[in-house]
Amino acid sequence: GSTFQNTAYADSPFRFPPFSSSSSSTPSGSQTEQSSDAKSEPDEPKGAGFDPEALERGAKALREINSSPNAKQVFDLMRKQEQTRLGEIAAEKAHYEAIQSQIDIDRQRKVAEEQRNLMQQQAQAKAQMLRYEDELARKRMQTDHEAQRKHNAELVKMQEESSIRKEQARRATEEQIQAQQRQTEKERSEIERETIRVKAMAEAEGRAHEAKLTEDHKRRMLIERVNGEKEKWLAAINTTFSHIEGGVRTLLTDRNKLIMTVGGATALAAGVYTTREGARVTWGYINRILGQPSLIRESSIAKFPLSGAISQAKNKVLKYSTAGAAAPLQSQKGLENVVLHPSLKRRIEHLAKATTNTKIHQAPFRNMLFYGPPGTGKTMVAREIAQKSGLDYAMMTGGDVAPLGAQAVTKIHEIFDWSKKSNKGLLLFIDEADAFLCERNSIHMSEAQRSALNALLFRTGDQSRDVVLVLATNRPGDLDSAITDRIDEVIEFPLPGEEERFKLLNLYINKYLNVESEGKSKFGGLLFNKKTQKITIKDLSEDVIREAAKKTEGFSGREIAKLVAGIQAAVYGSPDCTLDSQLFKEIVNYKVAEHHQRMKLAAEGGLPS
Ligand SMILES: Nc1ncnc2c1ncn2[C@@H]1O[C@H](COP(=O)(O)OP(=O)(O)OP(=O)(O)O)[C@@H](O)[C@H]1O
Repeated sequence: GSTFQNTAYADSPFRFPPFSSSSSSTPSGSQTEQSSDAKSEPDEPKGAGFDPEALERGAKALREINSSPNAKQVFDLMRKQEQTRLGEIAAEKAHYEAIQSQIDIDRQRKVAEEQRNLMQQQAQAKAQMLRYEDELARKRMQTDHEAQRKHNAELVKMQEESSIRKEQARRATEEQIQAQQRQTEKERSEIERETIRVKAMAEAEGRAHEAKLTEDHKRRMLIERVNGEKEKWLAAINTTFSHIEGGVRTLLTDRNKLIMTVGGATALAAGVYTTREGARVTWGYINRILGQPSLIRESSIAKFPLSGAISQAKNKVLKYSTAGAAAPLQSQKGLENVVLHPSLKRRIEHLAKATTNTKIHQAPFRNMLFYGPPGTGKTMVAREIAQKSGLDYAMMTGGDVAPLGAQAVTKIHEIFDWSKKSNKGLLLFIDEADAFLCERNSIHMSEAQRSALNALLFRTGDQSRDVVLVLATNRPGDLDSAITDRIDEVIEFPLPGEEERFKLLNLYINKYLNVESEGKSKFGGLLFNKKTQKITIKDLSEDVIREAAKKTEGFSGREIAKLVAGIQAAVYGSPDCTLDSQLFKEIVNYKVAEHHQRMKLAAEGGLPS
């Protein structure tokens, strides 16, 4: 309002100063007056109150106008000015309205802009939120995954630990079982040893008792016979003397009777002499029987003096009839009953030959040690060597010594004394040598056994020209070192190989089924055993026997001999006494299964192998 008034008054020729106190709003025409007024009244403070001079000048101007003839024109002009002024105001108002609407538009644009920004921000915030949530979910998943992985790893670890624990427990159990098995095995072998000892003791006692009984019986019989003879002779002498008495009387009177009496006395003397010689021979015979040491189980030394003499005479005849051959007849044969690996066989033949030559040249014999699994031919070979080299043969078992107790020493000396009776030389074979010749400081060895071993060591200390010592054992490591020191030849007898098993099968088929005695082909046709019972063999080809040899891996020579004996029994058990390849195979398979079962039981400690 004041701007409008100022503008209106500025443009108007009649300038009315406004009622305001501002000096700037004062019309320029009156400025000089004002300044002069101001100069004239310097003490009056500015705007301190209403200026009446302007009013007075306005009233003066109005009065001048009213009094002017152009008052009407002035008022028209003023009205026009006022109208113009109103138009300007309207235009200004429209301008202001336009500005206002522009401002509104700007504000709305700004609001819209802000809203858009807000929306953008919201969208950004939302997107960020989503990203954040996504990130969170991912992290959560990662954490879950990590936790799961850790859990799985722990599970795996626990499983591994558990399996290790289980494995350890299993090993511990296995070790426990093995220890138990070892313990059981030890106990079993101790029981076995004890059983063998007790059995051997019982057998030895039985034999000793039997021998004693026989000796007593024979002595009693002899005494009775001698008593009978004595009484008979006493009666005869009495009768004779009474007859002599009468006879002497008669003789003195009858010359013929005297001659007859002399003849009778001579006949009597001859009778007495014959009886005495007869008794001496009988005593020698009894002595010979009782003379064989009880430890000797088997011997080639003849029990009957006459048969010995006859065989000696026979040998002599044969010796001379073979044009001065130095060796006995047996030594000409090979080891045809024993099947061994060719190199082992050659070595044994060589040994037998060396023993023969040793004997011929009166050189000291060489002692031998045979070792290997049971049933591989150790005893057989010892017997064959004795036969081949023309020695006597005696066999004893180490297990028999322990039960003899204190008597063992005497019995060992008895054997070596008895061996001197053989004028051929003696091969003394000690089977199960480890049972009696084991390490002297072994805890299982009794004092008596130790003394017996010492006795044997004493008797074999020097190289002997009478006795070849052959020891056989399954456990060569158990022997006393002083014994092994006396051994010159150590020979191992392994289980037979496939080729040897084939030969063993053939040998025992020939032996037990008497195959070679008949027929053009080796295995075919009608055959007869020693009891002439008919055995028919069909289709038993070499291939079938070879197959059996292959299957019987791990069999000893004894097991193969028993296998063929089993076949023989089965053939006799069959209705037509026929052996065909099928029956042969069946029995072989059965025996092979039995062998494996036995091995398994032996490994578990149930049976001796
Ligand atoms: N190599 C072989 N050749 C032929 N037969 C054999 C052979 N080995 C074993 N046998 C058979 O086995 C049986 C037992 O053999 P032998 O008594 O010689 O064996 P070992 O080794 O002395 O056994 P152990 O140690 O049990 O006394 C013999 O009678 C024979 O029938």
